[in-house]
Amino acid sequence: MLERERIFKYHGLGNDFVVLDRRQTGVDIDAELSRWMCDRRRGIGADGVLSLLPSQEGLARMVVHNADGSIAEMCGNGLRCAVKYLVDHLGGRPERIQIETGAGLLACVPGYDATGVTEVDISMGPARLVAPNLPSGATGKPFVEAPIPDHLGLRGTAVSMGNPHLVLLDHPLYEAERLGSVLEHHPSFPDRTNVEFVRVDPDGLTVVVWERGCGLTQACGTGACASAAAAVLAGRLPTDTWLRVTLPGGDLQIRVPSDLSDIRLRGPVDAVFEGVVTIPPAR
Ligand SMILES: N[C@@H](CCC[C@H](N)C(=O)O)C(=O)O
Repeated sequence: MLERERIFKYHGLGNDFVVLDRRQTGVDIDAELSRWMCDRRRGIGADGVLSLLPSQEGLARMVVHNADGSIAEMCGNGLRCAVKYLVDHLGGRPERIQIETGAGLLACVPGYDATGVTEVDISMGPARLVAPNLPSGATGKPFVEAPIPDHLGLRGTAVSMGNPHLVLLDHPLYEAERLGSVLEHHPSFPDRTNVEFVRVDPDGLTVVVWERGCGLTQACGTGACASAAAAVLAGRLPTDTWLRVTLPGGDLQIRVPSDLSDIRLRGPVDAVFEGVVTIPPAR
């Protein structure tokens, strides 16, 4: 018997996801199935798959699968998609919901129009400079505007939003394609890393993100948070004010407190389609 499953497709600024509601069964997908679902020619096509599983504390637990089958601790655009899916299918208009993620239980405030959720404001938790998935995991010392080993003249700041990021301030955005994959696999990061190429503007940032496990994407929520945190840390942007972060897919709003304790991310979200897929037995 071939397996069939109802799937939902969402995006946040063109960063697109297949959403699977597995709260009844509690069974997650494997790496092979996430690769097939993300495949843009032979599968459904997406940057990642979001499995929604049962949670004791929140409305659901979100597991993020990258296009290469790896699992990410967190995904900012994905979390907005999960909120829209959950709230629009729940009925009612809750003011605030909580979702369990690899970066902890996160509070999300949906914004509505007549059709349902159109944007979400998320308390993303701390931007960490010392974390096991950063170079600081080995040294105990924050890696801030530090020279990147084996890349002469290149400096970066390593920030964990649950998932790892290497932020290159004032680095040409067009370099993302050439350098992204090399830096994703840099040996200083034990679990690979996302890489942000950032231009600091007078009123915000322009950012291109090379994402771990999927390459260049239209937008990355955790990447926007990590970039804003690095720019604030460098004294290049103010704290406690909404900052514009422009990505290829559009703008996010990010707010960074001076102690980096809880980064806020606000941005739009859209449903694309829903349907039933037949999962091929051998992929
Ligand atoms: N696009 C996401 C991040 C998805 C996970 C990332 N590729 C990783 O492996 O950490 C976002 O919006 O944050």
